[in-house]
Amino acid sequence: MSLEIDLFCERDGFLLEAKHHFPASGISGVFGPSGCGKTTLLRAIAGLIPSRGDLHFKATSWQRDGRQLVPVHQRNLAYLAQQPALFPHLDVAGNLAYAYKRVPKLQRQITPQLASDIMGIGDYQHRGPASLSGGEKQRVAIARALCSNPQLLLMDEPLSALDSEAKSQLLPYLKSIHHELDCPIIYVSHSQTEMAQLADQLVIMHEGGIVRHGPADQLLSQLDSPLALTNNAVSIVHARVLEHDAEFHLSELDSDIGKLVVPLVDLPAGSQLRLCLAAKDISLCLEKPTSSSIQNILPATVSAISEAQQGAVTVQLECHGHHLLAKLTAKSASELDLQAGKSVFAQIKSVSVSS
Ligand SMILES: Nc1ncnc2c1ncn2[C@@H]1O[C@H](COP(=O)(O)OP(=O)(O)OP(=O)(O)O)[C@@H](O)[C@H]1O
Repeated sequence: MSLEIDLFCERDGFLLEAKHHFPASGISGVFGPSGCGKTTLLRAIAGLIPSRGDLHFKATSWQRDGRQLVPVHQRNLAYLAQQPALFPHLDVAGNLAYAYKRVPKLQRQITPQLASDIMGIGDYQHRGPASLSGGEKQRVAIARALCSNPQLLLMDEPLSALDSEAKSQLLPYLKSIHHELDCPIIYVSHSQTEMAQLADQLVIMHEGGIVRHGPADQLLSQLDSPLALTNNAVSIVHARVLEHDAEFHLSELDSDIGKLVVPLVDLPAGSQLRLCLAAKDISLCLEKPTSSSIQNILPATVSAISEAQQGAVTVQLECHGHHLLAKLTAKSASELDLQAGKSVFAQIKSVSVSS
């Protein structure tokens, strides 16, 4: 099992009405525009704000018909807010020890040492929170949350306060929580890129309700999903490392959509990885270019086209049975006379890799 919710929550005229079944493992991304109720949903699950309805986690009913059956402090979860809140008078080791000691001895599983290893903060143990960067503080806050031995991690936009470099440094640590600990994560964000890099499952919210849900790779590349029509539309492709070309700092991958060459990946041959392909980094042509600077040119078929914004279209392609999105100007689509069923070549300019 998993987390089953059937919740109603009213806040100053805003109504959250959410029924969903979150899986027992992996990262479930909760995505939606500002004000749609993502934080409200997370806080209602944590029991930090009152709600009506039911909440069941694993074999336990936390709430039934709005009645709390398990008090908030006994729900075995950790809630991480956008801004890390560390104890300023304790160093990193003290912050972790505080959380660890609050867990009954027999239930302690994640030691401060293990949490520090997972989050890569072994060197910071004797530093005070004030001396840490935003990204380092967030890693310590996550490690401290892990020391409380949670069976469910709720993360509310943990990267939103960080710059893009700090964000990309923290992403692999978030992945490693999921790889090293059997702890499901519900991860709120309005960044499609974060969702593409992290989420296994996606829940899409709009105006207080859950409007869609499903596997992230499928949902991101469905043309009728609200995610496909934005400027940041992205597709997920699963791949395996074939070999490295040290001279040119490149790696060759075997992927869902065929062989791909990407910037050198620091993983041994045979490793599995996830690739995120931004729709705006994919261009189309009708004939295979003979001399192009672009390394990845793959045969594909147009499966559908949808107007994205004025002057722009999103094209859904089928490539080896896998869907991929490309963002073009409406003018290019018209000049190429793109329509469903047409054979094209997809030129993939850059690929971001998430292992
Ligand atoms: N403390 C509060 N009291 C009353 N209404 C609130 C409170 N916090 C949020 N709301 C309202 O609830 C609605 C949902 O807010 P919420 O913060 O859950 O959205 P969100 O999707 O997380 O937004 P964002 O992505 O901007 O963080 C909004 O209309 C907001 O104004």
